[in-house]
Amino acid sequence: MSVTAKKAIGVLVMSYGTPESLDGVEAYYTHIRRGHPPSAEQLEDLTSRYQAIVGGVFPLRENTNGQVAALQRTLDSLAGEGTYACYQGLKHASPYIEDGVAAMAAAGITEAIGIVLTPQYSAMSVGGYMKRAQEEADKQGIAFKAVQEYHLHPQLIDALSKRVNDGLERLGDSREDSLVLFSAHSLPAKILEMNDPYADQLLATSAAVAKAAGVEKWQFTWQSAGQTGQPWLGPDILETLERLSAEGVKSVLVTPVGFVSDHLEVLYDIDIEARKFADARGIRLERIRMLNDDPQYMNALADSVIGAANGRTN
Ligand SMILES: CC1=C(CCC(=O)O)c2cc3nc(cc4[nH]c(cc5[nH]c(cc1n2)c(C)c5CCC(=O)O)c(CCC(=O)O)c4C)C(CCC(=O)O)=C3C
Ligand SMILES: [Fe+2]
Repeated sequence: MSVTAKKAIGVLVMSYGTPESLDGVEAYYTHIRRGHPPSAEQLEDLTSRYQAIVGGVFPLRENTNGQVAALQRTLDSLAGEGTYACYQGLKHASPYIEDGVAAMAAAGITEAIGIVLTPQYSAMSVGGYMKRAQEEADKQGIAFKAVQEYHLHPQLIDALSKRVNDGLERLGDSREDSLVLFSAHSLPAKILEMNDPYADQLLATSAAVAKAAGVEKWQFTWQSAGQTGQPWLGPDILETLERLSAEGVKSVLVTPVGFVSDHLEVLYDIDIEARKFADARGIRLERIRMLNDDPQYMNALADSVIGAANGRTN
């Protein structure tokens, strides 16, 4: 190794994580529940949802792997090979966030940027990822900076608006008749008391995508709320579809703006559950194609990482 070789800046690419196999669902669910094992009924419910979408591989694992590899290639081409080195860190599965940071330290990395594979900031989502990454970076002596959000990055908005146009074409409606239903993962309603930017950022992404796609009729709804006994943000997508059906709406394009990958919340909660609910009410439901390793999305991530490395915080 040459003493003059430039040290790479580490990029910790963080995502929710998914089980390795159906046998791993219990351990995964227990981790999400902060060490409390789910009841037999809860485990059966989650396992059966995975069974409905998993054909051997868990789609989120494949897609996160693909996104990390594609981001590495994008950073190589924008900044030159060897400038950035991407590592994966998952919230609820191996390799965990701490494993990713430790792997960087083992490779001699002393400076790192963290970015999460979701565009909007919430203290309960991105904030939680970053706290764990920062703590491990402190332990490992790595100088760490976070990309907090990229919910209005022009490349993200453009990529999503192209998918909205695509989806509207599939629906075959006139632009005036189509209703675009933006959606995102609900959170416990207590975030409203914390002045959390999550809901505002989701609405800002939705409005920017609608504008870029020339869509006038759009609404925002929550989806995938948990069953915790506490109130979660609503209305839920099923309640929204019920109301739209009463209003005579015949077709909707569901556009998840807080998710960037095909996974359970998209392939089950929208494609199976919400679609069945819509079908029963005479509403035709389509969904945009998810971003996965879309080149424009990769550019939005790479540009945000390079910006943070150069001192920009979002
Ligand atoms: C904000 C947010 C995002 C988006 C931002 C981000 O991506 O980070 C997200 C994404 C995801 N959530 C996922 C899966 C699950 N989330 C659960 C539970 C929870 N989610 C929460 C929040 C979020 N979740 C919260 C507050 C809970 C309650 C427990 C807790 O306080 O943490 C449960 C438990 C059972 C259930 O409630 O269904 C599961 C199985 C998967 C992976 C799917 C796959 O494997 O394909 C993904 C991408
Ligand atoms: Fe979740």
